[in-house]
Amino acid sequence: MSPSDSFLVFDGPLVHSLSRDAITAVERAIVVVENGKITDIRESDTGDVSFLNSDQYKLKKLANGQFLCPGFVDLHTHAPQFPNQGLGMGLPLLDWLDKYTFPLEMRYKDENFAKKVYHDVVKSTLKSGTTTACYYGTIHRQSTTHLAKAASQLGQRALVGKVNMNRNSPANLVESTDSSLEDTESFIKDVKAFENPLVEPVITPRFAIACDTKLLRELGDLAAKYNLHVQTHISENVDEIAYTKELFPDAESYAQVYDSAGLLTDKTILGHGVHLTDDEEKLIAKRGSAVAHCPNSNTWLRSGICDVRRLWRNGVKIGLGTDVGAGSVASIIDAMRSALATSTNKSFFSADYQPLTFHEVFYLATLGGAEALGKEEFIGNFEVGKDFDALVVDVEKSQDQTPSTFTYEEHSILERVQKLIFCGDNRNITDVYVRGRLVST
Ligand SMILES: O=c1[nH]c(=O)c2nc[nH]c2[nH]1
Ligand SMILES: [Zn+2]
Repeated sequence: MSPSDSFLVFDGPLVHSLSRDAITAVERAIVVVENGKITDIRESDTGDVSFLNSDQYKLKKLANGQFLCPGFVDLHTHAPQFPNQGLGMGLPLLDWLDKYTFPLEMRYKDENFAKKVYHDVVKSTLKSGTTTACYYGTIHRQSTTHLAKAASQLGQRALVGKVNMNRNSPANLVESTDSSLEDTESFIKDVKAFENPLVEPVITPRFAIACDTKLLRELGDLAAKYNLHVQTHISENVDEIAYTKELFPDAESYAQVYDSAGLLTDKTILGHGVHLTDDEEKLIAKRGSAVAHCPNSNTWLRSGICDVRRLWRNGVKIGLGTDVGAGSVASIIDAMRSALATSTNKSFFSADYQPLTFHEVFYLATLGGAEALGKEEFIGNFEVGKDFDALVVDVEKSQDQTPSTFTYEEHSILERVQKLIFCGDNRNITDVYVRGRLVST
């Protein structure tokens, strides 16, 4: 029998979060992966693998300077908007949607266009180290099924949502309530028919402005019926909040609009949450819902600075989102860096505000994202029994020289992590594994 891809043994340094406050680094570890799952991890000075009762494994010895890192979780991104990356930055949300986003999203009526873009999107997010992605599609059922198919075929762990919009949207991008619901249920069945446990449908009302009360309620029912995750936007921009209040005059708050519809559950991911009140954050925490912090997008659409520490104080689970195309970069490395930059900028204006640390943003990018999705039993760090969703990171000898590879002397593992976060990019990601399968090199 030849060594098998279903039995891998990694020998090298690793980093991961066991808690929010500190990255744990292991100088040299042996990680055993069988059928996609971690079955053993031990520290080792010598790389001795004689404890294995077989020689049918493939040994992956990391090169000098490389380290293993858990795969990144992108809690919020819009696959159809990738062709618009970098466009319209500086416009406020509602103008940006009208001018750039809605016209592009209309094009996804064309399945062939969708197929092409979505294949490239999944390739690109995998190359960026995103092993788990929460994707918004468009209102188009078949095209969004192509997105789920691309993730399934290319091996990404993905939550994929057909977007719902039944009002306050342009003529070519609006559905009737009935067709929105019928298409959503068909989409759920289409994705379930793949029988790929890594790819799930997710209920995706765009935001309260684009969905009326009846649609929101029925979507809440569908989420309950199929036990699905929910994703939507909340309190991103002050004009959006004012308009939402006008549309739902009886609701106590924006969060209450979703809560009354049964859409705030322990499987809900709320994008942004920049301007939430304490009461809303407490309600979100009580329901077990999570916030996707999207700092790049919040800067470029000038939405505001999300106070991550306040969300944590109020007990809300948080992870990171790239939010392409309001976010300009589809990389969670960039999201970590943006989270550090925005919280540092915030600290200039409030003396007692402690900026986030690189340890904390690394947690947000990995274990925090996993916890936000309720998937910490399976992913987020390297523990026996979890799936092997992992990156081989190289800040010493990546093929293209990046700022992070200007290393003319030895650096500790935690210094290498800092190089990755503060000046790295996808050129520093050598290999990407999802459940033990090599999905990008
Ligand atoms: O950043 C955002 N991107 C979007 O596409 C969107 N739709 C509603 N609210 C939104 N915010
Ligand atoms: Zn978004």
